[in-house]
Amino acid sequence: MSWLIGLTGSIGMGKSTTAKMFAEEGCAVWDADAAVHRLYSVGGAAVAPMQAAFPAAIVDGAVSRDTLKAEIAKDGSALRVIEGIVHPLVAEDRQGFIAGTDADIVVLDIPLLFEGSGHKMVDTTVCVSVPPEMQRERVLARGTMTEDQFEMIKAKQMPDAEKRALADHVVITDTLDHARDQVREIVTEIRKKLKNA
Ligand SMILES: CC(C)(COP(=O)(O)OP(=O)(O)OC[C@H]1O[C@@H](n2cnc3c(N)ncnc32)[C@H](O)[C@@H]1O)[C@@H](O)C(=O)NCCC(=O)NCCS
Ligand SMILES: Nc1ncnc2c1ncn2[C@@H]1O[C@H](COP(=O)(O)OP(=O)(O)OP(=O)(O)O)[C@@H](O)[C@H]1O
Repeated sequence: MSWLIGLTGSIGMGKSTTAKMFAEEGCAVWDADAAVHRLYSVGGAAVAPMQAAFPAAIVDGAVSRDTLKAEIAKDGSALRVIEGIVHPLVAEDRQGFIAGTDADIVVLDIPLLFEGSGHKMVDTTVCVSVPPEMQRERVLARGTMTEDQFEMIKAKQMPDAEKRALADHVVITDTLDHARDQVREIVTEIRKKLKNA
């Protein structure tokens, strides 16, 4: 059995970048957003149920994220319908990953760790964080979301301060070197525990 870390943080706070750092330390990493990408792609398990709920969202055999965003913009409750389809499939993908790895530490990158029940299934929770102005700058610099879309997603997520209060560790992602140091400390602490267990 691997030691499970749940890695979370609000939109654009640096989850993916920090997850890569855990991978560099030898942890196996599973990424919930990447699982959603697989589920939405041609042949993915979300395509058929999404077609039933939002026929216009299937383009060339895959789920179109732009169409989903337009559906959500039209009717906010669409996101709940999408989540109802996607979340059980994501959970299945995650269980398969955990069962198939023999890494000593598995990092589960889960944006909605504390909003859902994900935190109950992990041994350690880690939240990535930077001040809100830096978060906004980073998200808008990607150019994939309008300011309104960013605010809408942020409003659906638990506020950063609450996540930080719930997490066992907070990783400040202001610079790459600072974040890497904090990741190494967490990994060292867990490996020490595993050695003494
Ligand atoms: C809304 C969608 C179409 C936007 O797609 P897009 O490619 O523009 O953005 P991306 O997927 O990269 O998400 C951007 C940020 O929003 C967060 N986010 C995505 N869905 C949600 C949600 N349901 N609630 C809160 N935050 C969310 C992501 O974790 C990420 O931090 C897409 O995120 C989606 O289909 N979401 C539903 C599935 C879901 O709940 N995923 C969350 C992880 S399981
Ligand atoms: N430690 C860091 N130092 C400097 N820049 C960083 C750091 N971590 C992340 N960033 C930058 O912040 C932006 C967002 O990072 P990343 O994509 O890792 O966030 P995320 O939380 O996975 O995003 P999302 O929730 O939207 O999927 C990127 O431009 C990334 O390069």
